[in-house]
Amino acid sequence: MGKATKYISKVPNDNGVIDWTDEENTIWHELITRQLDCIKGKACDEYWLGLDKLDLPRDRVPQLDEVSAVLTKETGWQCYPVPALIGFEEFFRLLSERKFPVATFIRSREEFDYLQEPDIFHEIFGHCPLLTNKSFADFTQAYGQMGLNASKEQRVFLARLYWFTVEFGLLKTDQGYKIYGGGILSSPAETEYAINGIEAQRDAFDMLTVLRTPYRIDIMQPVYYCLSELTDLDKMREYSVEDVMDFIKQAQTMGLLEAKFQQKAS
Ligand SMILES: C[C@H](O)[C@H](O)[C@H]1CNc2nc(N)[nH]c(=O)c2N1
Ligand SMILES: N[C@@H](Cc1ccccc1)C(=O)O
Ligand SMILES: [Fe+2]
Repeated sequence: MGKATKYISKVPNDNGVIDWTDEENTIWHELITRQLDCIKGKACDEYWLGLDKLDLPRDRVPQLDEVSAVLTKETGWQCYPVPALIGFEEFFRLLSERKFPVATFIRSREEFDYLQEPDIFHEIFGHCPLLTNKSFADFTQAYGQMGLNASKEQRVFLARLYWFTVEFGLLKTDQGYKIYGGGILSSPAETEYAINGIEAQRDAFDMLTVLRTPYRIDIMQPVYYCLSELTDLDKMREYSVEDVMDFIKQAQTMGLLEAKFQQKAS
């Protein structure tokens, strides 16, 4: 499934505790210290609120149970350890049960600024703060539910909806662009690029356009889609399953939009 990861994920012991090495704890310390500075003025308000609630350790990789304790209290979510990228079936099932997949490895120094796979820093620092926000939490669970009942082909389109919201979503606010996508918030390089990159395109979110936009997972995104505020996710949740499946049918009929990136060297 997916590209073979070169990372070895750590297995939690019987008490759910992962034994991180000093080097891994140091990488977490350097990542969180650096990223807290990078996202100043760039992360959305709701992210900062969630980050405060999580009160993540600065000197070591947090244990999943520590993060789950806060998430459960705030929105009924919990972290669920997975080795790396998982298949759609398990992915959608976990989200539908308010279990967030957390890959149990941390990036190497060589990939400090950007890596192609979700590591524990991406999952916990990137996504978990917003899982304390009701709109984001409810949207993510409803998304999982919808994916669970979707066909293989419909899931490919649904993956783009997740990609351009939960992973790489922006808000266009009176104070400028703000980030809510976890895939940006965990990457020092992409945080800067998404807000200030002159070659990045920042368009208004439109469901049909998003469903037709091809993306690559191994590069910084050429286009981002913007909501006006996080509660726009509540409006999106008002779409019935039929509405979304109808959007997918329209997207299939109209075909994909032109890719804004070079095709991947095979
Ligand atoms: C659907 C989504 O866009 C993506 O393809 C899925 C697949 N598997 C995953 N597996 C993990 N561990 N984390 C993820 O974010 C995803 N995303
Ligand atoms: N590129 C993100 C990790 C990521 C991988 C795949 C999907 C989304 C995010 C980072 O460097 O932190
Ligand atoms: Fe992610």
